[in-house]
Amino acid sequence: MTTTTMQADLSSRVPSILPTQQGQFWGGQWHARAGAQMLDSINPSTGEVLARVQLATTDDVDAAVRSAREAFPAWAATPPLERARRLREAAARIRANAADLALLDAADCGNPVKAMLFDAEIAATQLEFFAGLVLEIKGETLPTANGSLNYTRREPLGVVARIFPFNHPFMFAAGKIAAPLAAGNTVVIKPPEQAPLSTLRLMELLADLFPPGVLNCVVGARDIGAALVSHPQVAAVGLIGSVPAGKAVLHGAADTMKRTLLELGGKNAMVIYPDADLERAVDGAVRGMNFTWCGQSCGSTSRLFLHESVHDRFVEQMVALLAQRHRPGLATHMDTTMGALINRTQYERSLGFIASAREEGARLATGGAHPKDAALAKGFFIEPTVFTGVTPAMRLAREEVFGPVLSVLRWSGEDDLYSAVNGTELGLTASIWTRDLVTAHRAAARVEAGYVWVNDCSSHFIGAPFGGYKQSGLGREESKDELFEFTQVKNVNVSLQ
Ligand SMILES: NC(=O)c1ccc[n+]([C@@H]2O[C@H](COP(=O)([O-])OP(=O)(O)OC[C@H]3O[C@@H](n4cnc5c(N)ncnc54)[C@H](O)[C@@H]3O)[C@@H](O)[C@H]2O)c1
Ligand SMILES: O=S(=O)(O)c1ccc(CO)cc1
Repeated sequence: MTTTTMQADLSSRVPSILPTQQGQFWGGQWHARAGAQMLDSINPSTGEVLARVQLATTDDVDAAVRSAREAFPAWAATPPLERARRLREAAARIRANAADLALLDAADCGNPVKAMLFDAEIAATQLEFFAGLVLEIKGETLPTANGSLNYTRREPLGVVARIFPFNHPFMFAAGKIAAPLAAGNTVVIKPPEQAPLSTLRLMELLADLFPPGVLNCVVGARDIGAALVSHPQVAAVGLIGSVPAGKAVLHGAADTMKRTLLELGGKNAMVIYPDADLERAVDGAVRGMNFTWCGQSCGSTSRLFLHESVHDRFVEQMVALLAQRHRPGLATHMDTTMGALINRTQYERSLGFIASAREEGARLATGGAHPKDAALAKGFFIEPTVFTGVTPAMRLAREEVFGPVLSVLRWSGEDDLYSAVNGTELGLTASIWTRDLVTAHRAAARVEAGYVWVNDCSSHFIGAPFGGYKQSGLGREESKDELFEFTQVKNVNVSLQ
């Protein structure tokens, strides 16, 4: 290794920034159990064990939920601006530790360290955004026939469980506590079993910030998630995850009639019209796939619909740009622009999609294999991959890969285009590229998706409601809607006679 690469690879720093506490966090304290079952957290870039953490039991879940329930009345009664002050302090602590948190996530989830700095910043911004909204948790007065005073109040729900996946572990851990806490709920979070470390570090950073029981954390896989979902004292569940997990949460929440907020998968379309600014659109097609995180993003525009008049030029330019911009590398290296998939299962799943696309007759335009670089041999790396000649019937066009595989489909007429675009049960995001305003608005109205970009892609806008149509989810996040998801409306009528 040359001196320059040694300096740019931060992996030697990782052991010094691992969380030091063991066990689960509830009631303002860590609870380690002798003989607890352990979870190996693997570094996806190397395949090596990064750390071992204790797995929660269902007794831990019960204890965490009970402590959250006990803390609820006092937190709900805490003045809103005081709740906001604490959320802002959480944001400040995150910013002060952003570089270490980004490195920890890079080592644990395989996304490049430089990009993960944005995740810490986004989480801090979300905490501040919801802190700024606490005085919006208000009601209205209504006219009545008899002149009584009729008004509504928005009240918190109680204990909220937040369960999230591995693609942005820290951003979700820190960002998703903001809305429920701002609204006066207490929270139990469950990090992804594949990458729990930055959440544990978050608990260490915030351990003394909230009164005991207000913020709690249990580590585990789907069984622990399911135990939270079915717990009678959990009032609401916010899941970010796959469609099957969303369905399981709906079933699990039914018995106790819990509020559910579901942010699920996507098989999102990008549509290129013949009049699009091709240079910008080519850049957009590469950005939209989120190759930085190996496509592991619910919002990735993984179905690219190219008008036949621009198809060949577009593919040629896109493949060239992709080669320039994204080459898999160690996630802990500062120069890396594309990391590793989270684990062997996801790696093999993506390779399975690549094999099935070839079998079904799609043409491999680039990528399709593990990179040859010997330094990457043991990691879960796959080259950025593009298939052309994909048709709507192929498995690659129908199912979410959650990997670095882009499908290119050719279109000529709008009616067939939108029956293909909308011919999936998912509907999270869509991206439309055209210079014509009328076309743009017509297309935006026609796509069945909850979050639509015109001449843009990938970006999220804090304050703008994010969420899915159809099986991509229920409810909206990143906006006032998310705050209100964790409130219930009470109507009060005061007789003035
Ligand atoms: N819409 C969004 O905002 C968004 C964002 C990121 C990822 N995702 C989706 O997440 C998926 C990728 O992550 P994954 O494969 O790890 O998802 P997953 O659904 O398997 O797991 C996500 C989380 O849910 C938990 N979980 C799984 N089954 C559960 C159950 N039955 N009850 C309770 N908890 C359960 C897991 O332990 C994990 O913490 C993709 O489908 C992706 O599109 C959606
Ligand atoms: O899961 S992702 O679609 O990648 C994603 C990216 C950014 C944000 C910002 O709020 C949320 C989800």
